[in-house]
Amino acid sequence: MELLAIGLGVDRMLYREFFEDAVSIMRTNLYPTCQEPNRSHGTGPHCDPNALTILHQDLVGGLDLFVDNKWHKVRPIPGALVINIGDVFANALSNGIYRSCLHRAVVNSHKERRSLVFFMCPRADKLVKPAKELVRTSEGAQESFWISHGQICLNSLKTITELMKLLSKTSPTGSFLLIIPIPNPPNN
Ligand SMILES: O=C(O)CCC(=O)C(=O)O
Ligand SMILES: [Fe+2]
Repeated sequence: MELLAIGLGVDRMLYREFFEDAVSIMRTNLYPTCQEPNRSHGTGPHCDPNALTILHQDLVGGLDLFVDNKWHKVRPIPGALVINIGDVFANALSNGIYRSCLHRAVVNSHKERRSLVFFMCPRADKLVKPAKELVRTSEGAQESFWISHGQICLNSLKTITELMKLLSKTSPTGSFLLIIPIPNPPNN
């Protein structure tokens, strides 16, 4: 957290203190082998909706990042962790200076794969806002917004519910891929 703060030129303790009472989630993912990997998703394309993700993958490989309009493999390196910026950090805390990265996990036909993921999230009632140094006020610049992390989750949930209703009516197969962006900040 201190490195992220240094990179943004804000007080180096800012995020460390902000996340001291974080409510984080640890998840294990198991991707079984699949006879038709090109027609399946392990984890479909998404940006993580939390603040920061720390991911450990085994040596099978399957994590892809979407950069410059192409999917790139994230080659597993023994003992290395993958750190992902999530939407809360990108869109709110860094005021759009950092970007969250579209990624997915693909399956293969010969080896099952495992990953262990730590999702760092602010406490639900915490006000999520950028440091004042990151708020540009000149004309046309991005304005900051204040929103509680709980509200972000509620907004996402409403979006999901609406989308599910819509898609279950329109998808002929009854299956669909869901990509959930964090709502845009209001203008004032
Ligand atoms: O298993 C992976 O490599 C990626 C998992 C992931 O993106 C997630 O759980 O959010
Ligand atoms: Fe993810």
